[in-house]
Amino acid sequence: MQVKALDQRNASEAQPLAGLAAMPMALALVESTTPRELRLRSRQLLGNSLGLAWVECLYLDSSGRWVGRDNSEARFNCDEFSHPYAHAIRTGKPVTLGVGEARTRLDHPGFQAQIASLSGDLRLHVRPLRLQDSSREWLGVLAFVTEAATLMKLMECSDFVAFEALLCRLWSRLASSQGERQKSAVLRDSLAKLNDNTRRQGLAAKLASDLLGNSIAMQELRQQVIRAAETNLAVLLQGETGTGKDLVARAIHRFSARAKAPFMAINCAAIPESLLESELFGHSKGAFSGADQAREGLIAQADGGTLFLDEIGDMPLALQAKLLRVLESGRYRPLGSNEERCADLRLIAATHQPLREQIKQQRFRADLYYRLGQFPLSLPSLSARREDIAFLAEHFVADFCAREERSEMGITPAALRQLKERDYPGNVRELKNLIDYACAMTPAGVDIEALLLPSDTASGADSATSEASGTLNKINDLRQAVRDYEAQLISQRLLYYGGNRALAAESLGIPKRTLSHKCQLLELDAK
Ligand SMILES: Nc1ncnc2c1ncn2[C@@H]1O[C@H](COP(=O)(O)OP(=O)(O)OP(=O)(O)O)[C@@H](O)[C@H]1O
Repeated sequence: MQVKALDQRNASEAQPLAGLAAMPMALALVESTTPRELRLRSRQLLGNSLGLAWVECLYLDSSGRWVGRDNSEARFNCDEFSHPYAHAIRTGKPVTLGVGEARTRLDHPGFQAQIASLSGDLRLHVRPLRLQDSSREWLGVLAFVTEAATLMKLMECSDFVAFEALLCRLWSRLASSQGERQKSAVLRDSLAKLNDNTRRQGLAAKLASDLLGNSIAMQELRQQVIRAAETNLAVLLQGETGTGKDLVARAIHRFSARAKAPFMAINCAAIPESLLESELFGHSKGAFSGADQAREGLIAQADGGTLFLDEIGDMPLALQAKLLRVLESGRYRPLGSNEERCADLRLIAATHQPLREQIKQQRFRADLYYRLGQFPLSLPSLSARREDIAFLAEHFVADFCAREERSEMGITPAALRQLKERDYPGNVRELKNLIDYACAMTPAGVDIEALLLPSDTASGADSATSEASGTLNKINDLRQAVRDYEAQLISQRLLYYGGNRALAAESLGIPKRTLSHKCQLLELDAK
């Protein structure tokens, strides 16, 4: 479809096979895989074969408010009639005018820049390109500049009409399949996200039977555990004693891809410094006196699985450097060995100490701290989630009964109130021990009484003093206050002596008979 070919139109009608010259162009268009590629090819084909002075194929954006150029930021607002594209799109008809006229009549700076270098004698022709099967929906515009004679011939050329029809048809199809593809990609994406979220929620629900608590803090912690389990990152667990760091470490392993491989744990504070290195790295035969056998360390034993280093803050500095090397290079050397070994493990470390403080005091390596904390997890103290106390207490009571094969027992409202109000420096561990003790002290078939719960002794002298002075300020009935104090003291002493009244009485310096009498008066032995 060259200009020359247009001149030879009549001749080609006499030779029908000459029309086949348009076939390579059609083929080139058909091979486009995106609307953008199709536009670029159309421009190139038209420009080359017709020798046009300038040609553009612009697209109408999905809002229908502007037309844009590929490979350019330029946008032409269709509500401004300062360029010919708006005229073509808004009227749905081709626009033809001289380049010189366009220079004076249309003042859109972007459009003026497009035609700036063209001769004023040439003709500008802009055609709206219609979406297939639609009367008033537009894909964009085809615009070109050529001589008036060429333009006239082109308008009468059936190959050009066929070219435009093919361009519109292919563009419509590609746009709709691209839209479909985009839609299905978005759908696939959101389905995957939905599946992921559902799967994670399912796992978090499973975890809730081990890592108990319905508070927001615990729900968030369970979500984070599942997220951590999905990765291979080193995890640093920070939390007060008894908050469940060990439980969390095991859960991360159990829910991870390494679940079938070993979970090895060591408490760095519980092993003498001299032994810790060989425990971790292993040793060869004769590595030190007494090493009559080569021994695998925990790093080797945890191969493919997880190594849990509890109380990492107590690890000696020299060993910290060696551990860092394992983490950075995946290699280590057992004590007394010349051979390096490969380590394939996920490391989980835990501490109740503020490691940043330790770093300041140069007792912990900053580089190791950052390497360990690829996935930091903070465990909430029990006092930060008091709403979980009743649920935990009831769970531990049921647990005790099942373990000890005792009939079911409950907790009286007064005891529950006491449990909710007291302090737990030992966190969940303290609550669990407290419940175990109270269960053991409560006769079968009876609910746990408030006075059977040991009082809040571990909260420290300072808080005890301030609490005591707070309580003293509230006293407005001396007799009742003395009665309460006496009842508390006796029940505590009874608890201490496992319910043995003789020992409790002796420790308080009163006869056993007097104690029994007081118990009756104070209703301590009602059950
Ligand atoms: N969220 C929880 N749900 C159920 N039990 C818990 C929870 N948190 C802690 N526990 C229980 O409390 C006790 C202490 O937990 P764990 O040993 O995991 O705490 P820790 O933070 O590792 O303590 P430490 O720092 O003293 O080693 C365990 O019996 C554990 O089962």
